[in-house]
Amino acid sequence: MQKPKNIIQKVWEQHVVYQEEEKPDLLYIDLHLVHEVTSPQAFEGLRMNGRKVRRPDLTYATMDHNVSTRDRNVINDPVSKKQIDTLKENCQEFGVELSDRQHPDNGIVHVIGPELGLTQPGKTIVCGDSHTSTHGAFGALAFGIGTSEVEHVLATQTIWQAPPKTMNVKVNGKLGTGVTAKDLILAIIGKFGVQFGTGYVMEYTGEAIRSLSMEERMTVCNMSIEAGARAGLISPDETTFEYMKGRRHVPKGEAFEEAVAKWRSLATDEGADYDAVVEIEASEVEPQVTWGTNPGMCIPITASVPNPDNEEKSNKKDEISRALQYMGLEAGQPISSVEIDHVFIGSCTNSRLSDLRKAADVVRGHKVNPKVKAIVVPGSFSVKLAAEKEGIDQIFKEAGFEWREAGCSMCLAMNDDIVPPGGRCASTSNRNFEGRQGNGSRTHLVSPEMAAAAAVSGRFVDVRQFTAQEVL
Ligand SMILES: CC(C)[C@H](C(=O)O)[C@@H](O)C(=O)O
Ligand code: SF4
Repeated sequence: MQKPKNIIQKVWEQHVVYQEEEKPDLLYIDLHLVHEVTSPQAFEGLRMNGRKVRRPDLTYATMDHNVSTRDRNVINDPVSKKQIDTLKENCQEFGVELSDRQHPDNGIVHVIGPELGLTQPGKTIVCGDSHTSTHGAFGALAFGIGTSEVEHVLATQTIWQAPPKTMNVKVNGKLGTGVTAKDLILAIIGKFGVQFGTGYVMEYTGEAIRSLSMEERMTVCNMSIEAGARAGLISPDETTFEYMKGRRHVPKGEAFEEAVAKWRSLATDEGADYDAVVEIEASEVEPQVTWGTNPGMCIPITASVPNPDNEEKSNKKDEISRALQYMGLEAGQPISSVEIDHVFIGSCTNSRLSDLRKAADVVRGHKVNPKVKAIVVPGSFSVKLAAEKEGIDQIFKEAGFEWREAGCSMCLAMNDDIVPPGGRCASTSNRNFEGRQGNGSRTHLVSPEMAAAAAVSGRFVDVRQFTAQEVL
């Protein structure tokens, strides 16, 4: 009998086109996603060498980072405009399909890949973007690459990669009411640190993962990179196939059934080994809020921000002091006492229809606190349309949120949505680094539900009690 294998090993083996001892493997790439920020020099490299895009049919481009979410037709910043225009010219010249900013398929690259059915189990997927791991939710091996690698993939449809170590991130039991996929991944990174995944591709397994929807799985896989991992994925199952059925690029009819049989066989075999295993109990996870300047600096909403004096190691002390200083927080302060002035519901982590629905459920019938500027930015044009069809936009607008066009928006300060210096934002995105949402801005990462509750309250509140109060 064959030795049991995990999905990472299976997908890797199926894609190696050249291998030499002690050297990286040459891996075939099934889907190359492209956006305006990391592709200009790559196309320029092709042009200089007189090369073509090897497989335009396996390459798909969108613009997301620089687009304005106020008015899709206007871009004031000249650098942003240049990147957008350059992508359009490059796609035309090299024959790459592009959903430009007025196109109905447009949106954040990691939102539209799954939506269009481009993202499929067992595919190798790359993009010049660190959150490419999102696509791992489907059992794809999906990872971010640098601009020179983007050029290599454009030219050859392959990439040199050292075989990864594999890790099983096992989530036992069930998540409690009001506790989300975002809280789970923050708690995982909070528990094991922002580097525990370094050198690994992670597979998330266990009962809690199996019961997540596809959109929730994407939230989890999205943040694998924040744990240092090369990629994160989840073995495909009925939830995956159900989500995929009928999407534009997914095989239809009998071909779909055949594809499902193949996809099913990719799932990790019973008894397969990994190079490492970590475990966490889902029932112990509470709604999380980050207090510091990396995603691992997070605590439950019921807790207080750490005090550096309680640390023994001096580097840890310094790290906490510096983060508290940047964040303008007091050691030992309860996180629920922290007041905010901005709320951002969006980004490739939490801007899908189910995220907006859940946030709208919290907001319904309430008003945004008068000192808070709150925006909702759907991840794609089609998420926006679907939400509007359900009246979700109305719930947000009546509460005092701005309802925006799709794009990366306030996730990073690359467009006109910026948190001002000293501003404090409850954000559903994935990075809380210094200056991430604008120079001197302070970011607290939370789930969409927690962001919605913070918008109404003007400070962080436990969404579990917030909803309980509403029921009473
Ligand atoms: C601009 C882009 C290259 C970057 C990334 O790689 O992730 C961005 O998407 C981010 O989230 O920081
Ligand atoms: S939404 Fe944020 S994290 Fe996602 S691709 Fe855009 S900038 Fe990067």
